[in-house]
Amino acid sequence: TQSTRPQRILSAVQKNATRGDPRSVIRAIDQFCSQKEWAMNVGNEKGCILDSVVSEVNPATVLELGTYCGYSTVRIASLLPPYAKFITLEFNPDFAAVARQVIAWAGLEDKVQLVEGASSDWIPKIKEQFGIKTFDLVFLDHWKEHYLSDTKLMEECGLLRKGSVLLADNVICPGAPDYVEYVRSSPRYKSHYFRSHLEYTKAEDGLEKSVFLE
Ligand SMILES: C[C@H](C[C@H]1O[C@@H](n2cnc3c(N)ncnc32)[C@H](O)[C@@H]1O)NC(=O)c1cc(-c2ccc(F)cc2)cc(O)c1O
Ligand SMILES: [Mg+2]
Repeated sequence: TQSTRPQRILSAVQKNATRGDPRSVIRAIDQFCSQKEWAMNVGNEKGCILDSVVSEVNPATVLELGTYCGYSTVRIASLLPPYAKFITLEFNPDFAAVARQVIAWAGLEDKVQLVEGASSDWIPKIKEQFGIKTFDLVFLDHWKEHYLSDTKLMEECGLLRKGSVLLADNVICPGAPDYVEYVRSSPRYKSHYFRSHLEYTKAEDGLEKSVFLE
């Protein structure tokens, strides 16, 4: 049977990356997606911006919405302090299965909790299920139409505290116009746009960093 693109990404990691070396896993995926097949990983250019925000926040608690193959999961987990708690939510079981293996190849399976299911189902349960009070950092990279509703849900569930940082991928392409309008106009957020490019292309895209002020 035909392999899927995530399975081909996993094969490229297992062939070209060194077990236990997160940077080699990132490099293997970026080389595969630049030279062989485009895929919707955050990529290296936006990935470096992600790295700088993670390092600046130095979060004890992180939530990622939309794991896909685990590329950004590996970037984030490789920068976390040892005590950090990191939850990543993935809706698609096939993508989750690949992501688990990519995260394991990087040797980061003990740093990340990959939870299968929809963000809107899981966000209300996180406090009780994982013993997390609030998130220091949230990386939004799932369905772009859910960025805003899930942000409001996180607010309602008390998962954000004064200073929590939201970092959203794909502000331009595919775009999340209602989310961007909200975080830029709301007095409860201080937002900044990091201009970049859509992964592996010359098209414009960027990340929106929003600090919760409430
Ligand atoms: C949405 C995907 C990323 C993943 O998110 C999971 N997901 C979804 N909804 C939920 C949920 N509610 N809860 C948990 N997980 C969830 C899914 O299964 C994917 O694995 N990302 C994108 O579609 C995406 C697309 C593009 C893109 C850009 C230009 C083009 F011409 C074509 C595509 C670029 C990007 O950088 C993306 O990130
Ligand atoms: Mg994305």
